[in-house]
This record gives sequence, C-alpha cells and structure tokens, in this order.
Amino acid sequence: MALTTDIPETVQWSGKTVPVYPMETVSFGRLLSQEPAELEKVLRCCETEGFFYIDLQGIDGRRMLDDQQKTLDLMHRFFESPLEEKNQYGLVAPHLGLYEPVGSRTGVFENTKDGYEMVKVSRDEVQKSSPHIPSIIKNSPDIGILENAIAGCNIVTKTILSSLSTALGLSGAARFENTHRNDRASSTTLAMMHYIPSDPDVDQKIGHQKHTDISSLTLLFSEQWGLQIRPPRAREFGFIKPKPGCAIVNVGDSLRFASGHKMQSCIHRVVPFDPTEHRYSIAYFLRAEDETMFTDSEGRYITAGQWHDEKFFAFTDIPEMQATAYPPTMLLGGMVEEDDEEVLKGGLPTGTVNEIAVDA
Ligand SMILES: O=C(O)CCC(=O)C(=O)O
Ligand SMILES: [Fe+2]
Repeated sequence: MALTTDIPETVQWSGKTVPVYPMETVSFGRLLSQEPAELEKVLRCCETEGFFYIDLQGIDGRRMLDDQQKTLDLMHRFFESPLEEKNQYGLVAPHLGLYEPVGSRTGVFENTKDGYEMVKVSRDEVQKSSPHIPSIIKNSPDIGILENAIAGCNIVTKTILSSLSTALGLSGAARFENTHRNDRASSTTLAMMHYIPSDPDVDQKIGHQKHTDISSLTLLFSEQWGLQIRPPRAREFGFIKPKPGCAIVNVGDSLRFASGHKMQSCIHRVVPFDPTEHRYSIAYFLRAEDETMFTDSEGRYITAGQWHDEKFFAFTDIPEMQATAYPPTMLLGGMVEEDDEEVLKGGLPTGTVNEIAVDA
C-alpha cells in the first residue's frame, strides 16, 4: 500500500486534537461472490490493521441493517426497565453472562470503572425452547428479533471467515469455518451495550477499557462516535468514524492465534465522545468452538474455551489483579503497544492507518 498524501483527519476531543483513522471498506455482496480482489482486500485488512468496515447496503446485507434497528428498539425497552428485572439472574457463568450493570469491569481511565451496562444473548442459548434470558425479553417477538440478529451476524461473519480461508488457500478441515461449526458448543454471543453519559473530569464510571477481543471476528454496529483504536505501530489512540450502511469488523485473539499470529487483533477502547450522550452499540462475537486448540500469546497450547474463560475473568478483575494474576499479554492478546519514541524513531509522521500499513 502506498504512503497516502491525504491530510490525516482529526477531531477535537477533550481539549486535544485526536486522529480519526481511515479504514478500508469491504463489500459484503462481493465477498458473497468470492470476488478475488475483494478476498485479497479482506485478507490484507486482517493482516495489516485487523479492522475494516463491511458495507451492508446491497440487497443481501440490508436485512442485517433492519435487524440492527429492531435490536436497538429492543435495547431501549430493556435498558429502561428496573434494575431488578434486568439483573434477574445476575452473572451465572461466563458463557451465560446475561446482564452486567454499569461498573462491573475496569474503566477506560486510571482508577475508573466501566461506564456501560450490557445484556448478552448466547447463540447456543437463544435456540433452546426456553432460553435462559431475562423475562423482559423472553417473549416470542423479542426472541424473534434476537434470533434474526444473531443469524444475520452469523451469515456475515462466516462469509468473512470463509473468504479469509479461500484467500489463504486453505482447504478441507484446515479452513477456519471448520472450527466454527454451527452445531458445536461455543461462547458465540450477541452483546448489547448502553453507555451512560459520563464526564471524564468528574465521573468515576467511564467507557470501556482498552483490550483486544477474545472472539475470532467481531461485527460491531454503532451509529455513534466513541470507539477508538490503536492500530499496529500507531503512537496514539484515534477515533473510528461511524459509517452509514456499514458495520465495523475486527479480528479477535482467536483468529489471530488460528492464523499463526499473522492477523492483527487490534487494540481498541471506548471513550465518551460527548459526555452528555447515551451511546448504544451491538457486538456479535463469533467465537471458535470451545474445543478448538491454538497457541496463545504466551505460547501455551490451549482450548478456545479456556482462553475465553480466563480472559473473561481478567476483564472483570481489578487492575492490580489484572496485572498479576494472568499472563501479562492477556488483555491485549499478545499485541504490543508501540511506545511513542519507538514509532517516532521509525520516522512515521503521525499514526494514520495508511501510513502504518507501509511497512507492515
Ligand atoms: O461499544 C463498542 O463500540 C465496542 C465494544 C467492545 O469493544 C467490546 O465489547 O468488546
Ligand atoms: Fe472489543
């Protein structure tokens, strides 16, 4: 990729000038037809940055955008309900972590807790005759909305997975889809998040701490600003602009490990872009079958299930425990944060994604 001559876009946030990182857009329709140029593009995105937009505006993807709107309506209804009803079951198990109130995890800035509440519906669970989900959404219209959203996200992420397998020349059992079979147990889940208004200067519950995802692929829908990424070799976090008609895709740790650590599991976090705003996001985490084996960031040969459970608990621990109780690279899945000096020595002017890709 050539060095871009475009002037990098920036935005004013919290009294600072912050980059807005450009990202490639991959067409869902072209991936469905396995067009060679699109396959190459999606592989390049995963190997260089680990993040891209997927354009869902064609006839095949539009239904997923409708599902997103219906899910948003459901989320508004759910999150406006009394806390006792939302938290009917509490956190029963990592796989069935249904509802998490605001402040359950570490926050985005030092000495803060997170600034979002979340309800998760597991793909395996929603298909049961009586799924274990809070009563507010346990009715057939709502289960229908959730099933459609999960099935749509599954089609999009599996299409990306199969495109990556093809682009890498993988065949038969070696293809990534073969460790993501629909009828095998996995922690694949739809997470619906509501970030409360919070002001970094005064509030103690803010945003979503920096991390990489446990998943193989994450499909993220949000119409609002707040997501920041720190792409490989970038010297600072920058915003990702919401793009109408598109969802955001990122590679998670499991696919990075399955690809022999060649794909990038991009570091990201969420900050309050506008301290007065409620922010809503929907993330589908396509995860590998629980029994899948890979070599993690510590060189351990472990199952996807173990990686999920360990990292899940690492997320909810206090920072002191996060620093001591788990493999040091766990929260970032082995991705390194380039320190500013190192990047500057390398002669990169500012951290835009295009510039970073030059010598990736
Ligand atoms: O809310 C968002 O935009 C991103 C959430 C996220 O990174 C996650 O749940 O892993
Ligand atoms: Fe994430």
